[in-house]
Amino acid sequence: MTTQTNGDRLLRVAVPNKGALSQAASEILRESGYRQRHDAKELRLLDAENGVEFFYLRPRDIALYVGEGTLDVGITGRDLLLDSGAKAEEVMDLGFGSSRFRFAGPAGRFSDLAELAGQRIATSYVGIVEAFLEQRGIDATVTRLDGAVESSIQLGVADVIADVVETGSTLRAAGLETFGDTILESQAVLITRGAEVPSEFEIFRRRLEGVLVARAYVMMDYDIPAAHVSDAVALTPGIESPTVSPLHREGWVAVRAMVPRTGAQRLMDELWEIGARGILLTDIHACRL
Ligand SMILES: Nc1ncnc2c1ncn2[C@@H]1O[C@H](COP(=O)(O)OP(=O)(O)OP(=O)(O)O)[C@@H](O)[C@H]1O
Ligand SMILES: O=P(O)(O)OC[C@H]1O[C@H](OP(=O)(O)OP(=O)(O)O)[C@H](O)[C@@H]1O
Ligand SMILES: [Mg+2]
Repeated sequence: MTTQTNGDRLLRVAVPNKGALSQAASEILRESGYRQRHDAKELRLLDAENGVEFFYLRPRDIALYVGEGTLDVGITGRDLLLDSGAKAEEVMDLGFGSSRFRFAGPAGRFSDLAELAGQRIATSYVGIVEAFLEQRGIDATVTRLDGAVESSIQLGVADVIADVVETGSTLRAAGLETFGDTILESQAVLITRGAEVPSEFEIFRRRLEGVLVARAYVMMDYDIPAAHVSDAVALTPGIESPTVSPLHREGWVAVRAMVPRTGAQRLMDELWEIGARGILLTDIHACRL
């Protein structure tokens, strides 16, 4: 990735205006210190203080704007990016909007993807499905639908669907079940055009990364007899290295380290077992590593 300096130009960022990714996208931007719209009808918002202009667009269109170079950065789904065929590149996973892209049919009817041959497949993701069929050398008819794809089988326009599955409840309610391997694991991603990324992007990227790390880690503080500090530090190695400070109480030290949020309670139990006391967990709101 090369960077380009354009003086003090605004970074132009595309954000989903509605749908499954919209709220979480605005949330991560707000946590990163950017202004976000208060009215869902606003399609554009200038955050002059931070040098960013936000454009609220349909998630499906975002890769196209970024790929064309009209906008510098976008938040969209990996599945939508691949489906679009746009010349945009993933820069970072954003940790929300997770889904799987699966084929599904009437419960018990299909078991293998080879059975797709000759079937009528309905989907909103024609790009992904056609690429998949071509790669496997399967000949089938693909029909594009805008949404509520699950109804297409019962309504007689398709034999199989290919769609986003999150909890699976929409499929179950329609009497359908997935078959074959998962075609794609998707989540919200940050995208750019790859080449010619403006230099202003680096600060934007670092801010979002700081929020993701702050969400995934907590700060752990504890006191421990100096004799056990190496065992304790092996349990809480931190990201760079833990801070070990002397305590007024002789023979004891204080340790401070970032630890993954998941498993932090178990870690507290283990530290207690080896003699740590005064073990505290605190949230991190933002960071730069
Ligand atoms: N439960 C979910 N339903 C739909 N999309 C989801 C879900 N969970 C995550 N996603 C992701 O959200 C993106 C699709 O967004 P969205 O649902 O807004 O698009 P759409 O279905 O084309 O629009 P809309 O439903 O508003 O007509 C995809 O990247 C998809 O993987
Ligand atoms: O596995 P689940 O948790 O049930 O979620 C997946 C469903 O949600 C989405 O539909 P959406 O609500 O976006 O409606 P749409 O089909 O009209 O886009 C997607 O297209 C599936 O239908
Ligand atoms: Mg949808």
